[in-house]
Amino acid sequence: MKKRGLFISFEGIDGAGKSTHLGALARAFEAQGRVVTLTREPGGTPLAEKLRAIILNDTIDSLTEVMLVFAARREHLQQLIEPALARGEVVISDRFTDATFAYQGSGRGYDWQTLLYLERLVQTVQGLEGDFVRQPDLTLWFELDPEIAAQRLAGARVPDKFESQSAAFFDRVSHGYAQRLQADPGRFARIAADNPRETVWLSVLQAVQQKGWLV
Ligand SMILES: Nc1ncnc2c1ncn2[C@@H]1O[C@H](COP(=O)(O)OP(=O)(O)OP(=O)(O)O)[C@@H](O)[C@H]1O
Ligand SMILES: Cc1cn([C@H]2C[C@H](O)[C@@H](COP(=O)(O)O)O2)c(=O)[nH]c1=O
Repeated sequence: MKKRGLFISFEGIDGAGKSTHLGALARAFEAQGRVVTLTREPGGTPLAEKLRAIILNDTIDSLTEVMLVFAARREHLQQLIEPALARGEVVISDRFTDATFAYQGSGRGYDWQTLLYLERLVQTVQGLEGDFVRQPDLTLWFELDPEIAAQRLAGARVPDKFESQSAAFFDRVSHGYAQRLQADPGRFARIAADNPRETVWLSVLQAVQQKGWLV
């Protein structure tokens, strides 16, 4: 029998340690017979990757940035995420829509109500029982003090437009994530990302096991 598709997103400020565990989670699902689509936002399709390059590198006004992020998301959902979920795959995405609320909403101060409107518009998809707003089944929020994240990133790579923002910006981004969690607590698992890598990995695994998706 075909398994139900699962959608898992990884969220947190830059340098929180998300990418370190994405591949391991994919392998854990594959070891239990699941097909995994590993993807990221902005990005995930050729067009969305082109938009990613602009979003991460060009200086653009805040409304333009919001529109590009949501355009990339619509393309990503329609071309990659929805078809993979329909095939019963596990979709693991390095960031999804919570990042827009955290970065563009709280970080940049863009109007939250407009983001809610665009979220509904862009993420409305057709299901067997009618239209609904697609959200991840589980969001792993890697919580880390911005100062520690900055130390981890220092020297690791050339910072992009977002990675070179101040600690105050990332404090606001963290508050944005906290606000999203408060609005939909059942979807989130908090991951204490200040722990050593092995401990963080066990927290990731435990959050997924608690859902009954891995044994
Ligand atoms: N638990 C940890 N303790 C110490 N260092 C870590 C830990 N987890 C990851 N790192 C290191 O911190 C840096 C950032 O990690 P990673 O790239 O996984 O973060 P990220 O959340 O994916 O960042 P970004 O969102 O900017 O892509 C890397 O150099 C990584 O090796
Ligand atoms: C989805 C999304 C992402 N961003 C920002 C957050 C990060 O700084 C970059 C992506 O880089 P990463 O190394 O892949 O984490 O983009 C954003 O501002 N808004 C969004 O919706």
